[in-house]
Amino acid sequence: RDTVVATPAYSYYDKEYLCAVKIGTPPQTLPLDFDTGSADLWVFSSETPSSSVSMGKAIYNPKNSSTAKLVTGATWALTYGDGSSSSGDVYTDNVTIGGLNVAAQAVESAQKVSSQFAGDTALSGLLGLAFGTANQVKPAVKTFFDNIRPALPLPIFTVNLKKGAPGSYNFGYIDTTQYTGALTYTPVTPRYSLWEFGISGFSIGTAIKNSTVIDAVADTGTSLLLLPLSIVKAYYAQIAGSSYSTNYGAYVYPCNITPPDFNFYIGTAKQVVPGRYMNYGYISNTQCYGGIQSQGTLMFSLFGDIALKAQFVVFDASVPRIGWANK
Ligand SMILES: O[C@H]1CN[C@@H](c2nc(-c3ccc(C(F)(F)F)cc3)no2)C1
Repeated sequence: RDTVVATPAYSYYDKEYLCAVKIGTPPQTLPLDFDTGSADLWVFSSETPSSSVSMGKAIYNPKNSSTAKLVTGATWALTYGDGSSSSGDVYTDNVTIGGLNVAAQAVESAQKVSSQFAGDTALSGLLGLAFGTANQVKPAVKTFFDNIRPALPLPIFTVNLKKGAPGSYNFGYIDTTQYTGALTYTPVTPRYSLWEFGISGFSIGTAIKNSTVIDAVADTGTSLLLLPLSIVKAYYAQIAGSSYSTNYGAYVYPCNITPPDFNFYIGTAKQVVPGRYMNYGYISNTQCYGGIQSQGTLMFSLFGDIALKAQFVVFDASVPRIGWANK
């Protein structure tokens, strides 16, 4: 059982949350973006073109690890929701998160990264926490969670992200001090190897609940809360002066207005995303980028950090199921 601190990067608007991961012998510490929406552990390394490695970025160098072993012939390639991508070869090595150690964890070394990753000066890679069937290594390898799961008291991890402050990922146990009220669980259908669940309805501000089942995915690697366009339009209709900016391809609103809460329902339990969490950054000194945006053509809604930072979430692989609580 263990806990690891999740620190928001680009802290004003919490673009991503990074956790320290120790790789190799002696340990090399890299800040990785834990992503429940993918299933690969990949890192910037000594094999990543130096032109893509921003100054001061921590990288993994297998040559400096006595326990590193090349997985002969294994390769990987990934493309993320925003079109960013990376690819490379694979080592096994010792990986420690908090106090949890996996001896021969597959560590995917980046030989190529797209411009978005090259431009991200904070992260040194990603650690996927989706179901192992989503792993993109050929031949497939196990995720950290799949490797550590048998050693955990419970086959779960919990996510307690915070607005503009460090939160935590806990493995194998539930820290009941991290939430208020009750945890409400709902089944997960890993149709796409993702933490996919149904919400029973939503409401905006103090309005009554709209009972409509929405298919959603809990994705710590997505910064925003992406919803069906009809709901997004209804939401911004409540904010005087908000508009869809064709320039940004996003809904923006006057920064001096606190938007309404967005509430979603797990069964009959009301989960609250406070309006004050909706500011995803200033795009001018008067206009702010909304935390709620359209899911576009995606076949599910994406409950990313804007929603997750308001909640305590249990990712339970035993059923599988997902549990939500306000905090
Ligand atoms: O694919 C889905 C799986 N979860 C979502 C996800 N997206 C990223 C990501 C992180 C950082 C960057 C970059 F550094 F800015 F390039 C890009 C994408 N991480 O998880 C989307």
